[in-house]
Amino acid sequence: MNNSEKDVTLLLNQNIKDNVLLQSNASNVTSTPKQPFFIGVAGGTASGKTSVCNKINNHFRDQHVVLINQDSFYYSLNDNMVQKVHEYNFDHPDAFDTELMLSSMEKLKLGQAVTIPNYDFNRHKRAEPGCKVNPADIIVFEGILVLHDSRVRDLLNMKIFVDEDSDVRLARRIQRLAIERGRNIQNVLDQYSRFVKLSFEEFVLPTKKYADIIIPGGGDNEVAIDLIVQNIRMKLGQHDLCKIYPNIFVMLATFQIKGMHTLIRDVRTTKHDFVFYSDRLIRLVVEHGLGHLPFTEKQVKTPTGCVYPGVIFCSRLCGVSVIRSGESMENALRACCKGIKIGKILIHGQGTNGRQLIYEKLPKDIASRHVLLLDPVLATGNSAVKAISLLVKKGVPESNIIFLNLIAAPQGIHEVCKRFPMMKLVTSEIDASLNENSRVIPGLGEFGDRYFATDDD
Ligand SMILES: O=P(O)(O)OC[C@H]1O[C@H](OP(=O)(O)OP(=O)(O)O)[C@H](O)[C@@H]1O
Ligand SMILES: O=c1cc[nH]c(=O)[nH]1
Repeated sequence: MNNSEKDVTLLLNQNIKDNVLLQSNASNVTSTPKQPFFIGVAGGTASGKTSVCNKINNHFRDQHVVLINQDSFYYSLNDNMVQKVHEYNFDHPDAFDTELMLSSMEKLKLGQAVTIPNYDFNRHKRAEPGCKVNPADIIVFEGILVLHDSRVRDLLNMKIFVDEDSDVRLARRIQRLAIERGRNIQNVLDQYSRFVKLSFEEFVLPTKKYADIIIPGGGDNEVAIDLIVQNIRMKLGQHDLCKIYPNIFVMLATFQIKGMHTLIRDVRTTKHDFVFYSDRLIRLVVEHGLGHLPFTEKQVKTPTGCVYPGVIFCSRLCGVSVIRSGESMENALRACCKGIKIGKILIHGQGTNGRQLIYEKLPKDIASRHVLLLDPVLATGNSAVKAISLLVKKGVPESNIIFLNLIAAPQGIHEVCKRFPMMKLVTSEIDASLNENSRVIPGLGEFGDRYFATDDD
């Protein structure tokens, strides 16, 4: 195959360039990187693989997506081979440096950046420099033989085979190469019958059986694309702890949310900005948490005389803030729930076992209300356990408690979610761990001191 017909499709998503730059500037990142979701998209020549990848990419504008084309891993041809390029089978598995692709995938899985070859389709050789790729939320590997090697398959979270009638594929190939790119039509047909068709039957088609999803009709199959996108969204939203505890709800990490986290976690952020961006994030957490309240159906008549089939949420609510940091969440709750009663709990003490309940002021009828417990940081879980235990002691059914929180450490999640499996924990991010002083890492420091400007600086 004359490779000049192919586009270099590595890194189609503009977002990734930013990702590369941002991450290469970051140092001393202590959190365990989240594993990227790997998708393999295989199928014969001109089957519609690229349009499937682009459609998936378009649905995830709010996530880091990288598209990597298997063609980037073509071996360079030596000068002798270049002379006889028409004799070369670019559709054979041996044409690809699968070992390099595999090691790149393994590094990306471990959260490491890699350099992908920059294959020059005119010279049939790798060009320098290569292309740096950082781990992303979703990495799509596209290529005719992406499902061929079992080791590559084992690394893929989702395997897709794009299926298209062979006459349609040949017609598209002629259109693409001979009509659009001016190649000699006889050469296109010779190459097709000599290499492309045979390799498809011998190597590409047999990989269809490994696919989780077979898409007939390629990128035009909107139903299939929608189902794939829904499945990926569900998987992406799931931290490993969510698989253990069904009572954790982590907000989907859109760029907006990541941007707010970036600001409030940055040690250089001013007090004013810390409050501004914490407030924005808190408002989102509160809105998200309210979505977990029970509702009943309600039909209303609109000014056009039509009936709107809607819902109304349970109105017997109250908030309970854990003094002091939890008080930062009260305004957002008041803004969302007009006239809501808010109780307070003060828990004091340091470390793992010194937390004591000092003060409480709760609505008298709290036992008959749904309670939104407010505390932006869940670290060891000692404060939360004290607060939830008090609510339960006051007669609040555990299932009526929704704990709203900005960042949660795994240690606190285990402590709270194991002990109170019916309570719901809504958080915007799960952090990596705790340090020796029981501070969340990477964390955001002392939330209360930064929010209420009581730190030393
Ligand atoms: O999970 P834990 O290990 O119990 O830690 C979490 C607690 O720490 C923070 O409060 P802090 O004690 O810093 O007090 P403050 O809100 O008055 O600043 C936070 O608001 C929680 O209440
Ligand atoms: O890291 C932590 C832990 C507890 N409370 C905070 O405000 N930050």
